[in-house]
Amino acid sequence: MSETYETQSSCGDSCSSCQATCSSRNKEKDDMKEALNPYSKVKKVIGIVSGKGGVGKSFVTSYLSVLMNRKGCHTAILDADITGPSIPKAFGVHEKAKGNELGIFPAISKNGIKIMSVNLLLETEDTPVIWRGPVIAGTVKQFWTDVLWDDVDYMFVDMPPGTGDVPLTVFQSLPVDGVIIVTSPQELVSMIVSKAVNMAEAMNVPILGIVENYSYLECGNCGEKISVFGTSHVNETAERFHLPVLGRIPINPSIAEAVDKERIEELEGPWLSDAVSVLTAMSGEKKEEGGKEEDSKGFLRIAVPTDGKNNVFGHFGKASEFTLYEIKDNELEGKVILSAEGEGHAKTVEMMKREKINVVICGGIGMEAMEGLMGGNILVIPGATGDADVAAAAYLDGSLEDSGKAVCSCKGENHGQEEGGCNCH
Ligand SMILES: Nc1ncnc2c1ncn2[C@@H]1O[C@H](COP(=O)(O)OP(=O)(O)OP(=O)(O)O)[C@@H](O)[C@H]1O
Repeated sequence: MSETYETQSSCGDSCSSCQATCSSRNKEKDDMKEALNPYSKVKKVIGIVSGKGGVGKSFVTSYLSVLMNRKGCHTAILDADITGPSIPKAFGVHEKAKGNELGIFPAISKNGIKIMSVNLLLETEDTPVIWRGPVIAGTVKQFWTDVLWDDVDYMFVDMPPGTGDVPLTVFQSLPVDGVIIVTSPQELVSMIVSKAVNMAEAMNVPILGIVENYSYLECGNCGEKISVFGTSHVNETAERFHLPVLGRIPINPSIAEAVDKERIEELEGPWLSDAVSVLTAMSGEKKEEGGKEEDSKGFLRIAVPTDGKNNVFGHFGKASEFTLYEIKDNELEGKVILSAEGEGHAKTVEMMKREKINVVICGGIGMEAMEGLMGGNILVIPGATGDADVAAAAYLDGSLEDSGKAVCSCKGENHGQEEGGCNCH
């Protein structure tokens, strides 16, 4: 049985807004899961997968951990790519892992990212790993069960490429909360991405989205984007599988240089900001600062966009009214209707801040609105449907769940066209 711990940290509380299919809520499917080391706490496990090797999966794993670390989250990397471990070098980590009777200590990067990789256990870094599949799979399990990870908000797992025995074991043994599929333009025209998608679906693991690496090359002189591998098919592929595109990374010498010079923590690039937003939203960041924290008069203020008939309205940014619930000591003290102050999410976000709202319960919501609300310390629980009173009561008794499909990254106007979510998925 898996152990997914809930702890308070600067990065956020994880369960109020996570997906209904999250591993910690799927106990019955967790029979084959390994127990986490009892001295460790891991809130979210994110698998970075690819259909085949060499597409930049390790780079995406490392860089996402760097970006989430910059946001103040405790991040870790479990390098499950046992036969091709490349994570420690990107961070300039070379010392051997040490341990005591309680477990193995992970290496810690300059900025505090915890790393466990087979390279930290081998006699020399160039010792080849010539092990049979079950030994490799056993090593990955031990990275989960025996490593003293301490307190981790996001653990990124660099999965072995492909859909073979080892990735299968990883999916079965670790409580993976979501996967990000890394592809190259060439892969997108083949069956390789479908295989990765089908595997995640077969393992009942939510797919957070697709990252296309080596998307294009930017001319250093004129800025022209050259499609080295032909026209990108990432949008069509994402549409086909109803997944968001979480980033398109160009071929960029600064990436190769940062990795080669072991300075990935110094790399600056905007390529994965949508992935960061999705990860942040997934954990309900800043819940303990916003969320159930009451105002100075002891009131908790919950706003729900409604449709004039007390039902949750599907599109946060287009709602013309909000039902405001004032709660004290978990009891309803007042309920009023607020008229929205014009169209568009920016005005609505400002209104929520001004009204000192602690919690927004809504149907569909765009990524920018979500970020705006979170930036104002407002907890957002998207994916709600039906009667607004019932949704607010469910939030108070802890039974309100995020559908996991309602945060829209399409930046278009479509979110909320379908009940409880966005038709861009
Ligand atoms: N967008 C990019 N631009 C330039 N170099 C890149 C880019 N992405 C990755 N690289 C470099 O390409 C090499 C391979 O990347 P990486 O190790 O991340 O691939 P991988 O998919 O994890 O490979 P494997 O499956 O073999 O482990 C690395 O040296 C990395 O620094």
